[in-house]
Amino acid sequence: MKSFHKIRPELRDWILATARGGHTPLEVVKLMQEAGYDQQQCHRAVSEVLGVPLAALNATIPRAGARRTTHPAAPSSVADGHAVRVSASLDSPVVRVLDGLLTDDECGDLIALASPRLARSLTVDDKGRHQTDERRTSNGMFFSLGETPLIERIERRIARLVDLPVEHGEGLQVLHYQPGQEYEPHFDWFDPTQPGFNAVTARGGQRIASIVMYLNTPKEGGGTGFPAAGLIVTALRGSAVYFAYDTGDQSSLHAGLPVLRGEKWIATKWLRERPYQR
Ligand SMILES: O=C(O)CCC(=O)C(=O)O
Ligand SMILES: [Fe+2]
Repeated sequence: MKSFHKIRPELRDWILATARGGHTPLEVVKLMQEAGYDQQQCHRAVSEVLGVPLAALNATIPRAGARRTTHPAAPSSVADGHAVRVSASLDSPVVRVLDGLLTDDECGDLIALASPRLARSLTVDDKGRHQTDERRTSNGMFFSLGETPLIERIERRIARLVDLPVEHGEGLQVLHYQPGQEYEPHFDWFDPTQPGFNAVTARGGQRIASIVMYLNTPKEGGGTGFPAAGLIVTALRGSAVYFAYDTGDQSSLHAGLPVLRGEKWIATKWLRERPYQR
């Protein structure tokens, strides 16, 4: 297809060189924007030069009504009458380590509720289908929103903490890792250039933030790693790691590091830009 807006040869060469240098199309767009190009110009040029569908790049623009979380502020935040300490903060990726998000009793009760319902964890493939995956060897289960008074209380606490309505949350997921099990580096946001993108974002839109809550303290290993920042958050019972990201934020890459001794239990809350629950 012929474009009405001619792309200067220098810009075309720069886009190609930057992409060949290992940058994703979304990163190329970001670099162009930082250099002063407007969003539409960037999308048009990157789409044409790299052959990425324009719709995939446009899907990264938050649509009307899309919300963002408020990052919990140090030193502490009172959410729904419960004090949470912010013991570490990072800007890129946006990370907050939250101490005392859950009580010991809440951790124990969540494990007890989830245990009888565990099954091998799934990932979402490029057609939007759920499947088992060697990269993710834990066992897990989902609660529905507000399924029990405990779940409801935790969801309300998180909603107040990040100032986002409960309805933006996916159902709470509990994962159990045994020694040797891990969750290899990945992004929680959905890749707009993948064919399954429309299916997974049809309800609630894109993911914007995650909260991984540690329900026990593994004897060794099992932290959450953020390789772009060289950061490992220790899995400590009752504490949590909150991280927020825009679509395409490469710094939000993270992993559930292998459990070396003992076991690891977490509860994950993924948050969407629009209401996910009807
Ligand atoms: O197990 C962890 O520490 C990380 C879990 C995670 O990345 C996720 O549930 O999306
Ligand atoms: Fe994750």
